[in-house]
This record gives sequence, structure tokens and C-alpha cells, in this order.
Amino acid sequence: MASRDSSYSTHLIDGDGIFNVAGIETFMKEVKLAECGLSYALVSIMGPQSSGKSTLLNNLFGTNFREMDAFKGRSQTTKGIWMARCAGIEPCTLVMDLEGTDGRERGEDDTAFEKQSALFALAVSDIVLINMWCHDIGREQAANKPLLKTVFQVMMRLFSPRKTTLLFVIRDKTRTPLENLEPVLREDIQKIWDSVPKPQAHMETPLSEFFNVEVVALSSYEEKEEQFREQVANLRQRFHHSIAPGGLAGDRRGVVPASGFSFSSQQIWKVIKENKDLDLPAHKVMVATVRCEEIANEKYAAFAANEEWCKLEETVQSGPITGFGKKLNSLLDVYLSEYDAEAIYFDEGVRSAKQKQLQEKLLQLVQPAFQSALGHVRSGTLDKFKETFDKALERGEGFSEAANNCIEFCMAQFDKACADVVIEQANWDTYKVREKLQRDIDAHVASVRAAKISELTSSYEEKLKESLSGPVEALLDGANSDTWPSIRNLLRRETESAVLGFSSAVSGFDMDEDTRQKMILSLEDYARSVVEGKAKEEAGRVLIRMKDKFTMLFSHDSDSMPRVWTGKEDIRAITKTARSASLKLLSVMAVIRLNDNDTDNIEKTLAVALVDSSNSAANKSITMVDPLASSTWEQVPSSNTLITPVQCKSLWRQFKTETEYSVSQAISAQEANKRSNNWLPPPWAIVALVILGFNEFMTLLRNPLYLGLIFVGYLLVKALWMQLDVSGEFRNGALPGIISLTSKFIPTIMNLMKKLAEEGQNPANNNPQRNQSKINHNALTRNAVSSSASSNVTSLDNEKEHSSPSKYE
Ligand SMILES: Nc1nc2c(ncn2[C@@H]2O[C@H](COP(=O)(O)OP(=O)(O)OP(=O)(O)O)[C@@H](O)[C@H]2O)c(=O)[nH]1
Repeated sequence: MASRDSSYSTHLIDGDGIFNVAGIETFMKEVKLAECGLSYALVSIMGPQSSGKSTLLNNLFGTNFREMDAFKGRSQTTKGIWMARCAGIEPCTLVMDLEGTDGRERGEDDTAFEKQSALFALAVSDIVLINMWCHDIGREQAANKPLLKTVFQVMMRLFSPRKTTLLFVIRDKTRTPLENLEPVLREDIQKIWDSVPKPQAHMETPLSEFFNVEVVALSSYEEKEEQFREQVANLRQRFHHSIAPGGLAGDRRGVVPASGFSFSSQQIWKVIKENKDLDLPAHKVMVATVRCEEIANEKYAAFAANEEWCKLEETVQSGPITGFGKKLNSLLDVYLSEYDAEAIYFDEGVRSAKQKQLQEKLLQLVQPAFQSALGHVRSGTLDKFKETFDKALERGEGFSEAANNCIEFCMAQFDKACADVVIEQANWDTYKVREKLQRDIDAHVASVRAAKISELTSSYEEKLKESLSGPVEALLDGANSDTWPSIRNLLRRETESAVLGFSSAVSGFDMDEDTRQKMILSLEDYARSVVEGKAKEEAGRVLIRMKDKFTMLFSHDSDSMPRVWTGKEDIRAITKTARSASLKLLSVMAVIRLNDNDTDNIEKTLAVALVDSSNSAANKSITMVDPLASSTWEQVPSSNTLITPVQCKSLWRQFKTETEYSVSQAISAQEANKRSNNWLPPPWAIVALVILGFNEFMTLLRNPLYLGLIFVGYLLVKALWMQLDVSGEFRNGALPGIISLTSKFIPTIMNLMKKLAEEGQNPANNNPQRNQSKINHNALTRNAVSSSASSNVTSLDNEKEHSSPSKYE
């Protein structure tokens, strides 16, 4: 169909009753109907065929409906229902031109379409124009009577219809004034209304309940066109702002929002075609449901594709976003507001429900991003806490104080950051994330506390080890009756000092009393274990210690000077003393005695079993029960045993075997010394020598030459005696003395001769005083060397091996 400048029309329902879906969609877009909300009106026109309906609409609304050519005669022009937008009328007014109701072409059988189209027009229109000829008023066989009957009948099929304006347009009015015509017409209408069968509920309902009846009369378009146009122009004025209260379309109760018009009209037509009753309120809800759903889906899709949101969603995966909540809030607001704006005219219940659904869907969409943002806040706060806490500890703040201050500060920071992330519409709880953060922080504090305490414990253990190990070793080495009491005192003193220091150091860690006590106990146990460990270590080398002890006492005198076995020493007593000391050491080392009430008779048992019994066995051969034939000590728990009785016995045997050599060496040395000191001949030989050699002796004394020779010989022998240190060489026995003297004799003679020759050549050296001091010096040196050489019996052989003539130069 051609269209006029300001009008656009569409064939809404064709002659076969097919709804033109594409046509209405295009029409709505063309006239921008969806934007109108509720501000639009819909006018329909019914009436007999060829009664000038299209002519009226075109003149009244500036539409472009096809009119019948007057010269071709009356025949049906309009098929089905056409729709157009009225030009120049505000608000937007749509008009529907219905197929004539009594057309000859369709006949009686087609009345069904007339009824359907009448019902459709009543259901969707605000104003229905009933076009009728003036001369039909008051006539029994008037052409519009069946039409009105149809209108009233279908009206009953609408549940809770809104009040529609029925504007009767009387065409080709006569000279009879309208004031006279109108009552007659209203009487005709009332008669028809009364004659229409009604359901029980509307039996007494007056016509005015359903319809607002208006009447207007127009002159003949064909005969009095001028007047016609003038009257039409006046009538047009009534359509301006028709939706205002009191206007022609004043009842707005059942209006479907413009954006739902297409769907609504399709559905209504569908229901009418199916010959079902039309429940307009239910229909309205249905339209609202569908339309709100559509709008909500549109908004959801638009949000999901929104560039800003996509960027936000992507960025939040990799890091925190400042003002995340605010940005998302405003974005959500935009789309929810758009929904509200578009769905505002639909049923409120439906609209709210769909809005809620949309909001839920949108929030579901953004929730992962929100969780990511919240996760960044949580991890960021945790990192911040770790950093702040470390710094506070570095500054020297007390542990608990630092932890509490940092927790308070960081939790406040978290709350602040959460407020920046929170999405107002969602009202999501951040409590769980806060709790997780709190748990993480607590775990971190606990781990740092554990590390610090472990560090402290280690340092105190180290100190304890240092302060106990050396002294315990020294005390055990001393091995006397005070050894274990001293060790106990040392352990007590050092443990108390460590516990005091440790307690003070951990006081800032906000530790519960139980844990603190456990740690102190553990420290005390550690101290004890150090002593026990040291004792075990020393017990492991008890044999060496015993031998050292023996050697120390056996080879040194009471002044700790190396012993010289001159023959006067009581080797038996010395050996006994040294062995006793070694046995004492063994008894001290045998068990751990760290408790004040630790008592045992190990020393006595060892003495009886190892010393006394051996003497008895040797002397008296008495058979007795061996107290050392056991692996436990009486009164001593096995945990405190370091050396079992059996081990003691074995160790003693080994000790004795390994020290026996030293004793026998000492005895040999002593015997040899005794023999070497006894070099004079026996007294009877001396007496015999004096008696028998008396004459020769007197001869020598009476001859001065012999006396001089004897004197010179004496001096020479004396000098050699001194030079060779003959008495010193024989101190260790005759044989070693002879061997040593033999090796020294020839070099000494040679040396003396060389010196005498040098002195003969250099008279300056013939100073008797100087020579004497030199001799004295040499004598002193020899004495010192000799003393050193004889300092240790066991080193005697070595001394012999390494001594050489050059040592005495
Ligand atoms: N007597 C008279 N004839 C008119 C008037 N207005 C229009 N006509 C004529 O009536 C004939 C039918 O006009 P339409 O406007 O096509 O009538 P219609 O009711 O739309 O026809 P259908 O759509 O076929 O039902 C045309 O020849 C018009 O010239 C009028 O006011 N009086």
C-alpha cells in the first residue's frame, strides 16, 4: 500500500485471518512504538461495508487507507484489518481499519470473521468508532444493528474488560439536529444491549459499565464536503491528548505497554482464532511475563558483551583493581536501570520478579570476578601482614605485641579494601574470606613463633652444651669422691641459669603455661642428656683414661716430677696407689649419678672383686662368689649404667695386662741402678790390698817423682771422669754406662788434644780462669742433659738411641 508522507500502514491481519507478524514488527520499528511506553492510543473503526470508513479515517487522521472509487460503485475494498499511525496527533495514535461487517462478498457464513475482528478491536482498542448512516437511526432493519449485537456479545467474552469508548459517527446527517437524533440512537443501543444474552454476573450490569458512549454526526462527504471537512477537523481535536484523564481514551487500566503491543496483539488474535475466552488481565500478565523476560535477556546479553565489563573481568584475574566494586556497581546499575525503564509499564509483580531474576543472573555472572577481587584483597593483606610483622620484629618489638598490632592493622586494612570490592546489589558476605585471612595470619604467626622459639631453644641448648661438656669431662677425668656431686652442682647451676634466661626470652611470645613448662622441661632434659652423653663418651674411653691415670701416678712423684728409679722407691706401694686411682676412675665412670639420692657401692664392690680378691686368691686360694659376674649394678637402674660389672672386670684385666710392662720395666731399672752404684770392691779385698801393698805404697810416697807422677795421673783421670760424666753414665746400670762411655771416650780425647794444641798455638787462651769457667759450663750442660735423659724410665731407651757426641759440644 502506498503511504502518505507522515503515515505508515500495514496489513495487520489478512482476509484469511493470518496475522502479519513481520508486518507488525516492521511497523513498530517504523513508528518507534516501543519507545512510547503507555503514551499511545489505539482507535478502531467498524461499520457496514462501503460506509465511508476509510474515507473518514484518511480525512480524520491523515492516513492512507484505500478508499473505494465512487464511480465504480459500492463493493468491498478493505479486507481483514489494516493498521496505520495517525499523522500529527500526539501522543502516538494508531488506527485500525476493519473489514466491513455486512459485506455482500462474505455473506452470512463469514460472520465468524466479523465477530473475531470485532472482539480483537474491542480487546486492543481504546476507542472504537461505529460508523453508521444517519438514516439507519431508529430503523428496525438498520445495517448496524447486527454489528452492535456482535460487539455486545463478544464483549461478554472478555474477562474484566476495560472501559472502551464507543464513538458513534453518524454519516450523512440530515437537517434533524443531533440533539434529537442522539436520544433515539442511545435508545436503539440500549435496546440492543438489553437483547444481548448476558452471563449471570452481568445480568444487571448497565451498558455504561463497559462502554463510554459518544455520538458525533458528520455531513455527507460526497454532497457537503466542505462541511464534512470542517466537522472532521473539529472531531480530530478530540483525538489530541486523548489519553489524558477525561479524554476519549481516558481509561488506561488495561493498556499494554507499547513495547508489548506486537506480542500482545498476536496472542489476542491467537486466542480469538482458537475461539477461547479472552482473559485480559491474565493476558496482560502473560504479556508482561514474556516481555519482561525478553527485556531482561536483552539486558543480560548486553551486559555480558559490555566492553568495560569484559576488560574488568579479564584484569581482575591477574591482579587487584582499584575501585572494583564501584565500577561494577555502576555498570550493573546501568543495565538494571535500563531494564526498569523498559519494563516499567508492565505488570508490577511480573516486572519486579523478572528484575530480580535479571539481577541474580547478572550477579551470578560477576561473582567469579568478585571472588577474584576479594582473593586479591585477602592475599594482598596477608602479604602486607607478613611484611609489617617482619619489620616490627626486626625493630625489636615484643613478639605478641607485634603480632597483635599487625593483626589489628591488617584486618582494618582488609575491611577497608573489602568495602572497595563489595557489590552493593549483591550484599555478598565477606565474612568467610575474612575468617580465612584470620586463619592464614594466625598460621603465619604460629609458624614464625615456632621458628623463633626453636631458634631460642637451639641457642640455649648450644650454651648448655658449651657450659657443661668441658667441665663434665674435666670432672670425670679427676675421678674422685666429689666428681658426681660436683657434676650435679654444675648441672643444677647451669640448668637454672639457662631456664631463667629462656623463660625471660619466651615471655614475650604469649605462650600458654603448659607449653612453657614443657619447653623448660625439655631444656632441663637436654642439659641432663648433655651430661649423660659426655659421661657415656668418657666411659667409652675409660681404659685409656685409667692407663693415663696409672702412668701419671706411677711415673711421677708427688710433685708431679718424673720419677727416677734410684732403688730407694717402693714400687709395690706406688703401683698399688696408681692402680687404686685407676680403679676409682673406673668406679666413677661405671654409672651416671645425677640424682642427689643416687647411692651405690660400686667402688667397694670393684675394690673387693678386683683388688682384694686377687690378693686373696693369690695368697690364700679362697674360692668365693664373683660379685662382678652380672650385667647390672645393685641399686642402679640399667638406664644409668655406663659400664656393667662384667665389662668392669674385663677392663680391669686388660688394664692390668697393659700396665704390667711399665711396672716390670721400673723394677728392672731399679735393679740395674742398684748394681751400678755398687762399683767398689768388697771391704776384705780393700783390707788385703792395704796389707799386701803396704811396702809398694810407702815406696811411692817416699819417692817425689813417683808422687808427682801419681798426682798428674790423678788429675788426668779426674778430668776425664768429669768430662765423660762417668758417675752419671753408670746411674742407669753398668752395661749401658760402659757402652755410652766407649762411644764418648775417643771423641773426648781427640777434642781435649785439639784444644790443648790450639792453646799451645795461642798463648792468649792460656788463661787458667777462663778455662776453668769453660769447664764448669760444660759440666753444668752435661748435668742438665744427664738429668733430662734420666727423667723417664720408659724414655731411657730412646735417649740412648738418640744421644750423640755432638750433643755435648
Ligand atoms: N453518501 C456518502 N458517500 C460517501 C461518504 N464518504 C465516502 N463516501 C463514498 O462511499 C464509498 C465507499 O467509501 P469507502 O471509504 O471506501 O468505504 P468503506 O466503508 O471504507 O468501504 P469498505 O472498506 O469496502 O467497507 C466511496 O465511493 C465514497 O466516495 C459520505 O460521507 N457520504
